[in-house]
Amino acid sequence: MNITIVGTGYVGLVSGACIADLGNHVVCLDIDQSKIDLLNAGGVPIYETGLREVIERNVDTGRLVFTSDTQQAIEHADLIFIAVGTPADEDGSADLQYVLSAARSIGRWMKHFTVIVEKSTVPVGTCDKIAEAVRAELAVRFPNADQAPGFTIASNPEFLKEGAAVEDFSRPDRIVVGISKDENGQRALAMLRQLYAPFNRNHERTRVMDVRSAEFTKYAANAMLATRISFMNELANLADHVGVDIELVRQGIGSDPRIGYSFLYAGTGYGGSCFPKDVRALIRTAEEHGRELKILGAVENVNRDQKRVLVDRIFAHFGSDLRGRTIAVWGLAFKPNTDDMRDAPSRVVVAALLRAGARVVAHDPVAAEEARRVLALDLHDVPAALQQFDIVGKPMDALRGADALVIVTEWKAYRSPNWGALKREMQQAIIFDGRNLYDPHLMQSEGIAYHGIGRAAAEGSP
Ligand SMILES: NC(=O)C1=CN([C@@H]2O[C@H](COP(=O)(O)OP(=O)(O)OC[C@H]3O[C@@H](n4cnc5c(N)ncnc54)[C@H](O)[C@@H]3O)[C@@H](O)[C@H]2O)C=CC1
Ligand SMILES: O=C(O)[C@H]1O[C@H](OP(=O)(O)OP(=O)(O)OC[C@H]2O[C@@H](n3ccc(=O)[nH]c3=O)[C@H](O)[C@@H]2O)[C@H](O)[C@@H](O)[C@@H]1O
Repeated sequence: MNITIVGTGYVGLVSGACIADLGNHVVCLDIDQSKIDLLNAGGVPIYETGLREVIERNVDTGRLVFTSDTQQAIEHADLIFIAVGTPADEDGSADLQYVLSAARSIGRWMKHFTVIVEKSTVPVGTCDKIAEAVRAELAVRFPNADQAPGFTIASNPEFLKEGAAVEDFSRPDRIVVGISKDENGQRALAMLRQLYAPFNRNHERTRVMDVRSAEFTKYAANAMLATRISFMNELANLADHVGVDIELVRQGIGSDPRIGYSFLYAGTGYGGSCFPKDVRALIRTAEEHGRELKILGAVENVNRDQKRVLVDRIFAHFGSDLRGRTIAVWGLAFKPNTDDMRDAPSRVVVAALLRAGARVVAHDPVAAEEARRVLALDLHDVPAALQQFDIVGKPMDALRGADALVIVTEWKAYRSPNWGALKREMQQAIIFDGRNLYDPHLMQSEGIAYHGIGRAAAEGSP
């Protein structure tokens, strides 16, 4: 099949590379010329396990092409995926300017019947707006509407996780397809079934529905996962006051198949490019219809406060004036195996420590460069604080002379440090663990003061 992906970000690039890997001819289009130049020079703009290999083997066979030439990209395709960003607007709603601009480009250049597949996460009703935008462009080119090429819009939201994106895309739990009831909808469904058949032989994973329900399903999924996390974080904070170990509670409730183990880890709050913005966008959709989503409002508030929990504990321990203190931070990316810093809890933690006068020495296996960039923006009002911020190349180097270690992201490299070396490097052996990486009993026997999230019952003083 000839396929074009509009938007070559996390979703577009992974989808494009994986779809080419199935034997299709894929053009990845982006308006960001520097991204296209980098890809054409053999670079990969994001860190994602296994992605480079998939890109390389498909570029080599000529099945995967990167371009900023909109006309060429749109004319190439029978099936066009829209995978551009839908960031939060100032009021929290999804900003659709990139999606609608992509739609206009399609209308401007499409030559034959085209199935337009909306993959970006978009509010209910957006596919109708895409159709309007395409139609408006076609009307300019074809004053006689009968002569215009036909099209249909399908919704096919993406559920991949960063850090495991190639694996998730290639082994989806479900493929949600929203189509119109008419003949063109059936045509779109047939093409999408054919496209995904290599990892969905009998279509058993396909959930076919109307377009609006498909659009909504994506928000419902992210909102449910975010809710589980905030729920556990709220219980973890209570656990600390009532002598309960939240980790035991997680295991105790997760064993009920109706609850399950996934997404029950208490921590420093959820971040990333999607949960925060999608929860807000769903709240906004409700407001636009005169309704209030009370649960999601609470989910968001709990998460905002949770990003401060580590900072509050550090202040409770050292006081809120951290001048003269050195704090080591392990992990900056919003989760392991990615360099994505969008809405990362580390931004709240590092900025608060620097504002309180601390020297912060951080480590992250891949997000260092991106972290420097975003923290410079976050701290633009206190440029002097940035001079107190260092990122080092090895986890142990961050500990030299530190008064405390703060763990924000659970990279594998942090799971079993050499405790003797850690104690030798640090001024004081204190760990504030925002991801509950370590066994509090082990910490006690190592003589390390340890503060996890919701683990007070297991902690005790060394
Ligand atoms: N990042 C993730 O893990 C997931 C993201 N999503 C959703 O997928 C969508 C895309 O997200 P990301 O890939 O993270 O975004 P991103 O920001 O990494 O990439 C978007 C790309 O689209 C390009 N673009 C913008 N307007 C364009 C246009 N008119 N023509 C061509 N290219 C254009 C941008 O230059 C950028 O490279 C969002 O709606 C997001 O909510 C869904 C599932 C997972
Ligand atoms: O729409 C999206 O973009 C994607 O959003 C999430 O994927 P992602 O943001 O890449 O990462 P997650 O693994 O879901 O983690 C999100 C945040 O929740 C936190 N988290 C996750 C799980 C948990 O138990 N506790 C917890 O605090 C993580 O640390 C991270 O900050 C969803 O998991 C994907 O299914 C979805 O496609």
